[in-house]
Amino acid sequence: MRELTVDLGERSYPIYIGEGLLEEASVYFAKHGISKKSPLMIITDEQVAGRHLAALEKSLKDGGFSVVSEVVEAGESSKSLAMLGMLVGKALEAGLDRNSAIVALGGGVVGDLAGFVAASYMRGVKFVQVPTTILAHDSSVGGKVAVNHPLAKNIIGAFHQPELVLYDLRTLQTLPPREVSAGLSEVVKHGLIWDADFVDWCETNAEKLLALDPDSIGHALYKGSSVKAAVVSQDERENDLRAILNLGHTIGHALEAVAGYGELLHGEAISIGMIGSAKLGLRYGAPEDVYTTTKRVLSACGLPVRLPEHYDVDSIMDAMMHDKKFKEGTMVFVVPTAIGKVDIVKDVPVAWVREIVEQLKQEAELQ
Ligand SMILES: O=C(O)C(=O)C[C@@H](O)[C@H](O)[C@H](O)COP(=O)(O)O
Repeated sequence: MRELTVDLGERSYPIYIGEGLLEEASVYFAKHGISKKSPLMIITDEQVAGRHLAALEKSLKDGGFSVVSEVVEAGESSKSLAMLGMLVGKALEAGLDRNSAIVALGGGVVGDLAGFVAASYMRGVKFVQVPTTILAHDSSVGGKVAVNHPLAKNIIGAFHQPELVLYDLRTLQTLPPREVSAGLSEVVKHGLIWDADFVDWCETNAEKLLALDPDSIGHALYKGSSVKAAVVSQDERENDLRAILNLGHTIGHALEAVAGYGELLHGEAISIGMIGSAKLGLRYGAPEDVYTTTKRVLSACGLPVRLPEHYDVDSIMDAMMHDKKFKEGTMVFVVPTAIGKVDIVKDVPVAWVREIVEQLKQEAELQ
């Protein structure tokens, strides 16, 4: 078992990464102060519920916890204010009180949604992340929780840190191939912003990662989570450094919003966004190999590196203006300067961004 700490003073918490942790959940929950006297609510989606809910419920009930579970539709469309209202109603009906905890069992969508329920229910209750996807090594750490608005992704949210992150690697073995690739997008991102050797390792081991080789996946998640924990520990509220975690997300979030959430998986949109950022890097003087390496490693992980043809450039540009990274009338982008290094660039000319989005689309048309 591997263990990491997100170091945030009195709000520090552990990330446990290992095999068979679902079955031992009650031990970890008790160790980290989750109440057995107040009911807790597991929020999961219909796909994850069929595979892993029974094991988590059994461990917790056998350990003396009072458990209610709510199952939402799988996919980004569940990250909505309507769903938040529905879950708050269920929590009230089930008698959750201020000592209760909300538990996210699933990927990024469930983690963000359940986390926002935890942040807002009775002005905030405890929260536990039990990630079941590769992508969630990113979203389960750092306390960003949110739901979407039709005009912009993650625009209604909060910072609400979990008490612990319990990552059972066995849950990953049932992931469909497309989800595996999408998850690797955020793994590669952690290398691109912080650790050139890790990018190299990802490329060399891409086949093993896609085949869910347990050792390779365990290593990738440990390295990715370490980067995430280090960044969040230094800048919890995204005053400066934490913004680097947004590499690829300015274009990526716009693509998700334009597609109506769900057509592109989050990791796929971020992959295309990271190619866009690498193209922007060239304009700010990054060497050509930053772009070519980025493209190679993402392709090796089975990720898209071009914009699907039917996407409308005007709509993408409009969506970018609603993003949190559009500040004081200008665009802010995370721009790679070398492999493993990025800058946060303000005042990026909108015309450059438009040209890059057009190029991403033309490359798809030329295929
Ligand atoms: O944790 C962060 O900070 C990140 O930016 C990680 C991103 O990968 C993640 O998708 C995040 O939810 C995006 O944050 P947002 O503030 O742009 O909504």
